[in-house]
Amino acid sequence: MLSIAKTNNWNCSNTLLLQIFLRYCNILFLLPTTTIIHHLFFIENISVRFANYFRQATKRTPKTKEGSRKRPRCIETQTRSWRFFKEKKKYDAEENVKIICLGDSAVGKSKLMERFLMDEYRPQQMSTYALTLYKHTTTLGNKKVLVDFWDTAGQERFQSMHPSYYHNAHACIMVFDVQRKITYKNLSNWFKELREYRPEIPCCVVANKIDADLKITQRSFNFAKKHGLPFYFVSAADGTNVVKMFREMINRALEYKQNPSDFMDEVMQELENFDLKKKEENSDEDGLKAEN
Ligand SMILES: Nc1nc2c(ncn2[C@@H]2O[C@H](COP(=O)(O)OP(=O)(O)OP(=O)(O)O)[C@@H](O)[C@H]2O)c(=O)[nH]1
Repeated sequence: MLSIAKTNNWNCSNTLLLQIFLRYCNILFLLPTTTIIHHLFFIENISVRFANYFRQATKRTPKTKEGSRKRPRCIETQTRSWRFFKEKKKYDAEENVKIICLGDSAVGKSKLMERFLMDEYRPQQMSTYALTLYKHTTTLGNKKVLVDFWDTAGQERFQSMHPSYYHNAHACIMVFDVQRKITYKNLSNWFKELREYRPEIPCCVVANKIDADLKITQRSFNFAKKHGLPFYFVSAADGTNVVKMFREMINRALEYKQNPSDFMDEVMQELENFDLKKKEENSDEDGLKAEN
């Protein structure tokens, strides 16, 4: 291995990559299918970055006219963090988090987002048939944060979501309708699926439509207590607790992103910081060149 490294760096990095990949595949055989899909996203993301990293490290740097060595440019692929980086720049944000919403159909997920983002509520509307992604910028402390709110594509009717919905989420809002008992019962299925893909991210339980029956707020719902989750009584119709709940979840999502407790998230965060540093260095250099 060492001799290969001396003679050919590129081959060495390829062999190393292959070894890591094969070890990873060995582990994959022991996991349930749902976790495997999640891991495949991880492999795709991480392999592209490793390849870019090694390519950049081993590439001979061409000389400029002045004779100095030009910094090699990394061949960028449309990975998630690159998109995050571009969006962060576009929205002039320092951080980017993803928050997903779970719950049965018609519990009011879209209406809650509508209320928070536009302070608006239109009672009659078609069910969500396409995936809706809302972009929202906010300031926490003195940091500008870009929040991606993901709303379902009506897929929840099948009592399950596509793995990509959970991918890289930093927090989850689980909603049920206080007028429909079954939506409360189904929370346990949603929670189980969430934990299969995102074992550690912050999550909360939201009891929506309390405007229809205010007495319901005197009842206790044990699901949240049982799993140690924050619980909110809300109403998208009159706005009760909506802003409070969303603000707290954005805070928790950001906290989680900065201090992830899941190993894979830690790696992703490291890689994102690495990408970010590199791009900042590059833009500094470009700035200096332009000044000269
Ligand atoms: N009374 C009352 N009705 C609400 C409230 N929030 C939502 N609704 C009604 O519940 C219905 C479903 O709301 P949506 O926001 O579309 O529910 P959803 O969970 O996004 O449903 P899908 O689009 O199928 O995923 C709509 O007719 C809303 O008007 C609320 O706070 N109070």
